[in-house]
Amino acid sequence: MASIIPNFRLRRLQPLTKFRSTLPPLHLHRSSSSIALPVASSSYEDSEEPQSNTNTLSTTTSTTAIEEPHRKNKSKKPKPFFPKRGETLELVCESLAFKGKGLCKVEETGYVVMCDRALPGERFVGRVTRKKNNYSEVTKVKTLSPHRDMVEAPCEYALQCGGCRTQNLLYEAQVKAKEEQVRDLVIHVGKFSYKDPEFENVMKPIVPCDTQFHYRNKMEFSFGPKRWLPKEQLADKSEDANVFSLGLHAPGFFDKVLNVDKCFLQSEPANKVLAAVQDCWRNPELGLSPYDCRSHTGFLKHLTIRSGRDVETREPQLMVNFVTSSYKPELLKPLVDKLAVFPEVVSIMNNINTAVGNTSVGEQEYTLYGKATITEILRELAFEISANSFFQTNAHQAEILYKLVEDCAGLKGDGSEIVLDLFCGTGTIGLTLAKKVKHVYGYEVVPEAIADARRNAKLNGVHNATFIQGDLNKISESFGNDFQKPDIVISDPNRPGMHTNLIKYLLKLKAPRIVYVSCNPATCARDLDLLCHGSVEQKLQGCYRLKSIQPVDMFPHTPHIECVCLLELC
Ligand SMILES: C[S@@+](CC[C@H](N)C(=O)[O-])C[C@H]1O[C@@H](n2cnc3c(N)ncnc32)[C@H](O)[C@@H]1O
Repeated sequence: MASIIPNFRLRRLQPLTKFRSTLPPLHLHRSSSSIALPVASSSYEDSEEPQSNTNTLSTTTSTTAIEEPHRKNKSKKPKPFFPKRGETLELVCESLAFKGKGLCKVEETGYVVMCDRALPGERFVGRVTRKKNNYSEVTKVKTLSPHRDMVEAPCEYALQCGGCRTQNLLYEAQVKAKEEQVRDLVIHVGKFSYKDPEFENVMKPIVPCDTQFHYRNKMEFSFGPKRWLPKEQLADKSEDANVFSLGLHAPGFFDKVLNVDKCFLQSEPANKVLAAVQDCWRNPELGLSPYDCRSHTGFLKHLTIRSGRDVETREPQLMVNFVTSSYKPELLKPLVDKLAVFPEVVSIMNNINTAVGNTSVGEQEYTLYGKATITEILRELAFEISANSFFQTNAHQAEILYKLVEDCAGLKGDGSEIVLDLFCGTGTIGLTLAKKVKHVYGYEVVPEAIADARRNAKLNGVHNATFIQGDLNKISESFGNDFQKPDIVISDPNRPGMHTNLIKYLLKLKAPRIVYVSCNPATCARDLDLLCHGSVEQKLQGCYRLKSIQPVDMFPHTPHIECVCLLELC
């Protein structure tokens, strides 16, 4: 190893539980914590939906978990310490933080180091790759002693692909880490403190997912002109990188694709479709070329496989969507013919995306085989889903999520209440509540999702739901004039969370209850802070009380965390 490994920086290995017990319990007072911390990016590697939210976070979960012990010993100032790029450090990972990165500290200095794929309790050697103002990023060079909850990842790609970051961590430890992450964010970003005994029960335990593999009903694979290979394979030349690739992006690389023949997160029928495409698309006789996002040449951009179920038989259904840079159906015909023989494949779509970026939503859409939608059943309602509409990617766990939403909504059940379903997607949440309320109003930016929501209302005989297309980041003063004042607001934004204008509107609206469903606990905590505590700088007066926050694990092995929060008007 070129660099020295300074032993004095070795942090003593503490059992995770002991370390965590230094955190105070969660309470309702504002915390005064104002440590400058890494700022969360709102761009996520697998962000699925458009959003133009400009809100930013001042803090993230990344380092919050470790700041608390400092408060215990304020007199002991951390020594100044700034590692150089390329320097190697011996470290112990203390917890999992934002995006599932391991959060590590350098002993005695308190200096924060983030490392991808480091697991809590793992002792390892890391090399500094990036320096930020108050923390550095390292890559793991070598594990010295693994975390006691380390397990063998079943998937051969788990350690390389950008999807599963924690497949090699015992599932129980994964959910524990997620629960702690939410707790830390609520305290530090949400500024809920520990002095109000009322808040003892606010933080609910995480709901684990009982199906930890094959749970995803949508996977998007990318085509690329070259394969991304791990360093060892490049070095020993066991694989050729100059071969077309179809698979998942290597973590942090928009232009590098790890070739995969199957994915443990999608269903077995979906894996058969992937294997069939892999089997033939490189055949030179077909004349198919992968899109090169550097030179902007080539035809095949993405392959999306969506799974659903037939409403009558409950048998699996698949939609295959080829995203291409131009419309050349004759080129896709051999692939379509090959896939159409699978009994599960009921829809083959072609989205044409001429943009230079990496998005998979097309400007035009063509049906190459079968129907333009597939169906799925949620809470005994049928939903038609088109290629570009959002639908909960773990349908099994969505049942549990929606039940929690309904419980939080606390409907009277007498058909007197109005529900406002913000970020409604294909209308799933609102429609599952519609039979118990007077009217549901749903808002959503994607026109296809609104079309699906309207169709889904008809399909399920729901006549008291209105779905409106619009950008909730751009609401005007008149927003809300065309519907009755809601008794319950459901808000389920994508990862950037709610725009300040929408928060302003909600604070003015003063609906008795808000159920906030979030897939990003960092932006969720920020929005809860604004709704409950307000902001002097943003001239917002908070008027809600946080009654409960329930994390739900929708995505085992990935860093993603879903939360259902209940807010009541003070
Ligand atoms: C997390 S999904 C929730 C969808 C739905 N509630 C469900 O459970 O299926 C977020 C939804 O917000 C929509 N969305 C994103 N940005 C939006 C915006 N600025 N205005 C309105 N809707 C938006 C997305 O298209 C997506 O359908």
